[in-house]
Amino acid sequence: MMPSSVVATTTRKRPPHDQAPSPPLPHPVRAAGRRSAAQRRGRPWAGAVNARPQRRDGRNDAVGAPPPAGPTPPPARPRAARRPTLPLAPPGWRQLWFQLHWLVGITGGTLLMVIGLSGALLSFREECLDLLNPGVRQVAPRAEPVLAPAQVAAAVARVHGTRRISTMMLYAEPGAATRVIFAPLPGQRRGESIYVDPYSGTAQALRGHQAFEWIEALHRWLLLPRETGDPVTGTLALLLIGMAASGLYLRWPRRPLSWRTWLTFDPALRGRPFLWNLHAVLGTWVLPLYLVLAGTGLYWSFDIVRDSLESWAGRPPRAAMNHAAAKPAGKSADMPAEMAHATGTPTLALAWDSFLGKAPDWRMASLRISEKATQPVQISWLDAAAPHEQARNRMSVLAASGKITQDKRYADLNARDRFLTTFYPLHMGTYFGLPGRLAMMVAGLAMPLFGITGWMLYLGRRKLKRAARAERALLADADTAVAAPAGAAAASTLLAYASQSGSAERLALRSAAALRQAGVAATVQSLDRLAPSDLLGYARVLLVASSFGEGEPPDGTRRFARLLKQADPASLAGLRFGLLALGDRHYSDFCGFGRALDERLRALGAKQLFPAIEVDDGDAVALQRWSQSLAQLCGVDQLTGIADGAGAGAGKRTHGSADATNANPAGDPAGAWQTWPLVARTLLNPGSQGGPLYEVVLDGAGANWQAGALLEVLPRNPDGAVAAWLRQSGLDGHASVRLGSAVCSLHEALARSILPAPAVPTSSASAVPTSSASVAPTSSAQACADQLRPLAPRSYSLASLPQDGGLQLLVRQESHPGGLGLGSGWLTAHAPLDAPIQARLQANPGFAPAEADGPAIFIGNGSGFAGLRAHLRARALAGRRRNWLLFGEREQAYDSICADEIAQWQAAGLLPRLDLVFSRDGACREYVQDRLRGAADELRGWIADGAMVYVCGSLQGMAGGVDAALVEILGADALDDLAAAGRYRRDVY
Ligand SMILES: Cc1cc2nc3c(=O)[nH]c(=O)nc-3n(C[C@H](O)[C@H](O)[C@H](O)COP(=O)(O)O)c2cc1C
Repeated sequence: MMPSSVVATTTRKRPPHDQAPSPPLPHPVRAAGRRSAAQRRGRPWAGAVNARPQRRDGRNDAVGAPPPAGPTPPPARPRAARRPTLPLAPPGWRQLWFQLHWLVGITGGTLLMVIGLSGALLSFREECLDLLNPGVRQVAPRAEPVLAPAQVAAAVARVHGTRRISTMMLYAEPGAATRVIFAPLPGQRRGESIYVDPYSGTAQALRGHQAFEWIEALHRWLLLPRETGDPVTGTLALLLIGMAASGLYLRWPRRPLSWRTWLTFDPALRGRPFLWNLHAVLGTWVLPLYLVLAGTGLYWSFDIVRDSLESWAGRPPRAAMNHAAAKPAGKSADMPAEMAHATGTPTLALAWDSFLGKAPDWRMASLRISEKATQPVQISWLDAAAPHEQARNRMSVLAASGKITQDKRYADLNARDRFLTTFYPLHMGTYFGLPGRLAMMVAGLAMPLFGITGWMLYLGRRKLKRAARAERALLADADTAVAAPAGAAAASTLLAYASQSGSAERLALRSAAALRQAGVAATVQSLDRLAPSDLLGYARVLLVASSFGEGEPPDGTRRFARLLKQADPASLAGLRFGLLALGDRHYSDFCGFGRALDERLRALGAKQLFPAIEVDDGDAVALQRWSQSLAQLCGVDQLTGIADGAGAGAGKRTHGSADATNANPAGDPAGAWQTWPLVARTLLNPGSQGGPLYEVVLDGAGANWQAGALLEVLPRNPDGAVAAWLRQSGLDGHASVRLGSAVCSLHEALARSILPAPAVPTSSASAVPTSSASVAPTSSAQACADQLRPLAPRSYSLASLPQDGGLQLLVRQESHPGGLGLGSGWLTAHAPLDAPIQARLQANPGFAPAEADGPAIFIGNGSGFAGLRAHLRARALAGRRRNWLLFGEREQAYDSICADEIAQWQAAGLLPRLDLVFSRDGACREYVQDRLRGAADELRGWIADGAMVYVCGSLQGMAGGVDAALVEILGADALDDLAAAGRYRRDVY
C-alpha cells in the first residue's frame, strides 16, 4: 500500500539515456530519455524518439551496478534548504582556533603586512644605501695611515663647527669609512649620520638614509610615538605568534611525520585550493622564522619582557645602567666647551690609544662620547673572533687621562647574557650570515602574500556563505510570504510538499502565494518535517508530491511515508485534502508516490477535495487543472502564477528563452544562460572497458556555486549531421531565419534544434535526434525554422568549486548504434576546444553541503565522482578532515580516475578512510555496497559520530544497492530518520 512496500517488490527498466532530446524545460530534471508531453499533445514533431533533459551522459553502467536482484528498498533523502539543522556539536578546539586564526588574520594581519614588508626592506638597508651612495661607506683602500677618532673629529669640526658628535664608529677593514653620528637636534629621534673618508677626512651624508629611518620607524612603531608604538607592535608580534600556532594546529596532518605533506606545494592547483595550499605550505616554511621574528620583537616592544629577560640574565636594571653610563645623546647638540675640537682631539686621542693598547684585534669600535668631558668614553667593540655583530666587548675610558675604568669582554658574559645578545642578529637573520638575512627578507616579503591570500580566502569564504545564505533566505522568504498569520492555523490551508530536487516545493510555494493573493491564509511546509497527525491541524491540506527512485517518495519524505503506513485506520478522518502528483511517464511507476499517498490518505479516512491531479513532466494542462481546482476552492474565477512557474515545463522553453541573456526567472534555482568557452577535455580512463570518461572544463568566468550544484548544458547537433540534413532536405543552410527573437542562419538554427525527420532518411555520424515532422525539400528556410523545437539541456554534476577556476564536469561518452549521445557527444567529441558552450548553473538543494562540521561519508561510482569531488574539495578547504570515500569503478589499471587528487587528500589527512572498489579486478565482483556491508561496524560508528552520507552516481545498481546496504546496517527507520534529518543526501540518476 505505502510506497516503500510498493516499490520494494518492483523492478523496473530505466528509460534509455542520452539519445534524443525533447524540448528543453525551464526546470530540467534528471532522468533518462522520454516521450515528451508535447508529443502526447500532438505537436508537429510529436512521435519522434526524444530524450528529456538529463544529466551526466553515461552513468556508469557497470560499477556498483549489478542488476538489482530482488526487492530494492526505497531510497531516502532530505530536502536541503529546509532540512532541520543537524544537532551541532559544541564548538570544538578546532573551531575556536579557526575563528582565532581568521579574526586575527583579517585584523592584525593587515598591519603585520606593513611590518613584514618594511622589515624586508630593512634587511638589506646597508647594501641599498651603498647602491645609492657608491664610494661613501667604503672607499678604495690606500697605502696611507687611516685617521684616528680625534683626527676624524677635527676634520668633521672643520665642516660642521661645534656640532656635537655623539657616536663614532670605526672599522678595521681597509677603506671602510668612519661613521659619525651627531647628537640629535631638538625634535629628532636620532642624530644625522655622515661618513668620513678614513684617509682624507672628507665627510659625506648618505642619500636615502632618511627614507630608511622612516621605514625603520614604520617597522618598529608604525610611525607612532615610540611609547605608543612599542606596545602596538609588541601586540602584533603576539598576534603573529597566535596565528602561527593556530595555523599549525589547523593544518596538522594526519601523518605528521611525512615532510612532503608539510612542505610540498602542488603547482597543479588552481583557484581557492591553490590559495589555501600557498597559504598553508608557505606558512609552514616561514613559521619558524616568524616565531623568531615575533619572539625577538617582543623583547624590544615590551619593557616588562626586556627587564625580565635581562634580570634573568643577571644584568643590572637598565635604570641603574643608564645612570652609571654616560648618556649618548644629551640635550645639547653642540660640542661642550671642554670637548671643543681644539681640546677634543687630544682627549679622544688618549682614550683611543688606551683602547688600542687593550684591543689590538678589534674589528669594529663604536665610541659613545658623552656630553660631559668628565664622563668616560664608552667603547663597544667587536674583536676578530666575534661570533655575531652583538657579541660586543665593552670598555669605558676616561677621556682626559686615557684611564680604562671598565673592560668587559663578551667571552666573560654568562650564557644567558650571551643568549640575549643573539636577539638582534637572530631578528635580522645576520646570525646565520647571508642565508639568514635572505631568509628573513623572504619571510618579511611573504607577509603581504599571507595577508593577501588570507584575505582572499576569507572573502571567498564569505561570498560562498552569503550565496548559501541567500539561497536559504530565498526559500525562507517564500515561506514567510505565504505563511498564515499567527494563530490562524486552524482556519488556514496547508500546502505540504514532498520534493527531491525542488519542483514540488516551488509549485507549493507558488500555489500558496496565489491563494494568499486570493485572500486565503496559506502555510507551506515540507512533509519531511511533518507527522500525519499534523495535517489534522489545518482546514484543508493541499499536497504537492513528486516521485523519486522507482515510484518512491523523495528521500526526506520517507519517514512521513513510514508514519503514514503505520497510522491507525481512520486516524485521518476529518482531513480534507487535494493532491498534485508530479512525475514522469518514462518511469514505469508513474507518479508512484503521489498515487500511493492519495490511496493511503483515503484509506485513513481523509476526504478528497477534488480528484488527484497527475502532472507528467510539468505538463501545463495538468497544472492549469490544479490552478482551477484551487480557484474553485477559494471561490474565485482563477488564480494566477501557478502554472507558469518552475516545474511547469514541458514544451514551455522556447528558443528565445535559451538565449545567453535569458534572465533567471524568480524562484528558479537555475541561473541565467551563459556562454563559456570549452577550455579543456581530458580522457580519464584510456583503455577502460567502460565508456570513455572525460573531464570537460568550461571557462566559467564569473560563475559562483557551491558543492553539489549542477550545470545545465545546451547541446548542439554536430555540424556534419546538420550539413547532411541540409543536403537531404535541399535547403540552404546559409539562409537567414528568425528563431524565437533572434536571427541566425538556418544551419545555426538546426544545430540548436531537434532535427525534423528529413523527407529522405539520412545517415549521420551521431545519434542525432529527429522529430517526426518532415520538411519537404521545397519548404522555405523560414518555414523549416518555424517548425524547429529546441534541444533539451543536459544536467551534469559539477566536479569543481569556483576557486578551481573553471566549471569541471566528468562526462561519460555515450555511444548508440547511430553514433554518440547528443549531450555527451557534443561535450566530449564534437565541440571544438574554445567553442562557446551555452550553459547555466543550477542549485541542487538535495545535495548541498551540510552546515554542520561533522564527519562525512561519500559513496559513489563512475561519473558520480564529480559530485563527490566537489564536496571533498569544499571540505578540504574548510579543514573538515573526517571524510570516508567509498568509490567504485571497474578496473584499477584503467579506471583509477583522479587518483592523484585522491592520493593528495589521503596524504593531507583528509581521507582517514578510503575504499576504492574495483569490481572487475577480483575473482568475484565486489561493489561499493558490498564493501559497505563489510564495514558495517565502522559505518555505525561514523553515523553515531554525526556523519553525513552523500551518495552520487547511478540510481540503478549503485544507489539502490547502497540504500539496501544502509537499511541492512542501520535499519530502515534509522535511515529514514537520517534522511529526514538531512544527513542522507543523494544525487543519483
Ligand atoms: C532519479 C529520479 C527518479 C524518478 N523516478 C520517478 C518515478 O519513479 N516515477 C515518476 O513518475 N517520476 C519519477 N521521476 C520524475 C520526478 O518525479 C519529476 O521530475 C518531478 O517533477 C521532480 O520533482 P522534485 O523536483 O520536486 O523532486 C524521477 C526523477 C528522478 C530524477
